[in-house]
Amino acid sequence: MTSKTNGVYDRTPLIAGNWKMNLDHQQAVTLVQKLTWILTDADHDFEKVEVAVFPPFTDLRSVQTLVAGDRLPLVYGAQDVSAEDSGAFTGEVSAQFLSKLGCRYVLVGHSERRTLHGEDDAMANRKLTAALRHGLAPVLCVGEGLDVRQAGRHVEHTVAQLRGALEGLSTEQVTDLVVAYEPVWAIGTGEVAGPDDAQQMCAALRADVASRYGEEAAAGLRLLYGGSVKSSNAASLLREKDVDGVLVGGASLDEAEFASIVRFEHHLLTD
Ligand SMILES: O=C[C@H](O)COP(=O)(O)O
Repeated sequence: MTSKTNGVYDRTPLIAGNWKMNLDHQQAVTLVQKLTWILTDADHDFEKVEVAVFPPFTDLRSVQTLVAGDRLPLVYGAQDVSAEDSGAFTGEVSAQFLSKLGCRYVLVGHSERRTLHGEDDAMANRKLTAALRHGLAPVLCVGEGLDVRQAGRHVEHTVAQLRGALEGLSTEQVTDLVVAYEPVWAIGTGEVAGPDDAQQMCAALRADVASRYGEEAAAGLRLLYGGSVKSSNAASLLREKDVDGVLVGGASLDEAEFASIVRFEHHLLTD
């Protein structure tokens, strides 16, 4: 398989909104409707720049009904998935259920899952495998804490997380993967890694995939940056060669702000 292209970019940029534990199913419907109206009014080309939202589990059925019923051009995913397929796992949600709800993507190993629920790379690996087993596209999240960054070990740390999560995956499974680099110190803090930092890490992750799975897998890999992304800083991040998208938390809860991030090219033109 060759690297993805939509005729404009080597890899289709992905602008992803992780709502975290915000917005109930009614609010979800309102936000998705408004977001689509804004983008459609602005003639946004969803083939050229892909737009995905990650609502809470309880919103997914409503989002599915809306997106399918109105044939909306955006896609959606879940914020987490069980490593198991079915059985006595109270509170867990299986990849099969998410697949049936029309999810394209699922977040795996988000730093809040790692910090709040003790998830490690081995668990990320199991969840990634479960997602792939059921036809979901995992968005693997990696990134270092402030202590690691200050010690200057951020690249080796993040590359090690990537390797741990990809353990046992085939080259085919790695090709087309989405990996989000989210420095933990930049999440919800207003601190943003500079475009140079984002580029340095994304280039290192791509190089590691190239060395282990080949150039083709590395060329298809989409790398996102996440951590206090807003419309005012998205364009400078997305201008970087190895940054193929952004994973947006807080700013994705405001449809106008998120739409403005989706339309980052306008900022590139006017900067
Ligand atoms: O998943 C999104 C990231 O955790 C970033 O969140 P944030 O944009 O609120 O900093």
